[in-house]
Amino acid sequence: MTTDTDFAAALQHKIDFKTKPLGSLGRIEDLATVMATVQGTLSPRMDGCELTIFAADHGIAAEGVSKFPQEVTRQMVLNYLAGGAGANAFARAVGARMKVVDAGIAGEPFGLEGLIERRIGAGTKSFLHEPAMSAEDCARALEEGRKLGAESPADAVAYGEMGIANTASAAALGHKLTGVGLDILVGRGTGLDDDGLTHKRQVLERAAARTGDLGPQEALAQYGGFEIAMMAGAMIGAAEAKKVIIVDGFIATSAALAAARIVPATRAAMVFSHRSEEQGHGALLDALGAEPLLRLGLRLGEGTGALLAWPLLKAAGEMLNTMASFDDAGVTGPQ
Ligand SMILES: O=C(O)c1ccc[n+]([C@@H]2O[C@H](COP(=O)([O-])O)[C@@H](O)[C@H]2O)c1
Ligand SMILES: Cc1cc2nc[nH]c2cc1C
Repeated sequence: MTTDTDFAAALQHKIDFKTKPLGSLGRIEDLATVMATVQGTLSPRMDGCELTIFAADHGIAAEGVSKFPQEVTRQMVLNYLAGGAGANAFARAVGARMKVVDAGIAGEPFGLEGLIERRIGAGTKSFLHEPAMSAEDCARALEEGRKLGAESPADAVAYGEMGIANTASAAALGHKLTGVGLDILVGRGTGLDDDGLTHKRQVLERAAARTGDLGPQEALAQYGGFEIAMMAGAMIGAAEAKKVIIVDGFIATSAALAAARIVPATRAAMVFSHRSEEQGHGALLDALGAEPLLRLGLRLGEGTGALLAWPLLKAAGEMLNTMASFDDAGVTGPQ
């Protein structure tokens, strides 16, 4: 294959001459195109999917912006390790492996076997008053994530997150990265009522006014979380290692946006699993030019939506690798 154009033409030819009317596998054809292009082969492997959940706490939780208390982050990590969370159930259902990373949960380290400890700190600072993390800690989180993304043995990597108040962080980060208004980006998260939503918007308006225009990594340090920064780094590392990245919901998409702004080539390795019920998700997807595969009313996070998209990728791989062409099968082509 001499040029990218030759490769794209050969790939399109392979897809078009499968035993089907032209274009009749719709978005599955798009997925096949992404995976072949990411791996640089007309016969990409799509054997294994690995979910990594990044967990961390957020200083902004102290401002009453979530329906749940901060200790739930720590408790849910124990739930993941025990196999009892939604992500565990879905990972079993679709045959994905699962890893959990402590990127910076409040309190002491767990010291538990089976948990990957990459703690940048014991939770971020409240970005209402000061940067969530220092520039150095942001760079460390990105680098730790990059290594994790690059070393995964899977063909497709799904990333999930757990962090009480991280929809506030994702909204503020998304606002600084895109300029979209907080009235659009701030949503109910884990289930705030109308008063809670109004309060969350007010807190975030004040927090956003603390800074002016920011570069992507500055915005990540000012308003991000350790799990968001580490996930952004993992996406950068996974793309460099030619893996397909399955992007989950609102918070994961804020990380994807940061990753694509920091290293633009990362965007081409991403597929977008679903459109979350969280209000601002559509605007972040639009900023990435992304059309998600599913719309199921999900708003859990943990990578649950990404896991549900994995069978679609696997099907796209089988289509490209094992479905017969008109020639193979002796089927008459279009008139
Ligand atoms: O993925 C999403 O679109 C999503 C939407 C709303 C909430 N969440 C999850 O809920 C938590 C954040 O909600 P909150 O209200 O505490 O900011 C965090 O652990 C996320 O995984 C996730
Ligand atoms: C129980 C619970 C589970 C979660 N999983 C991801 N975010 C979550 C938030 C809560 C509150």
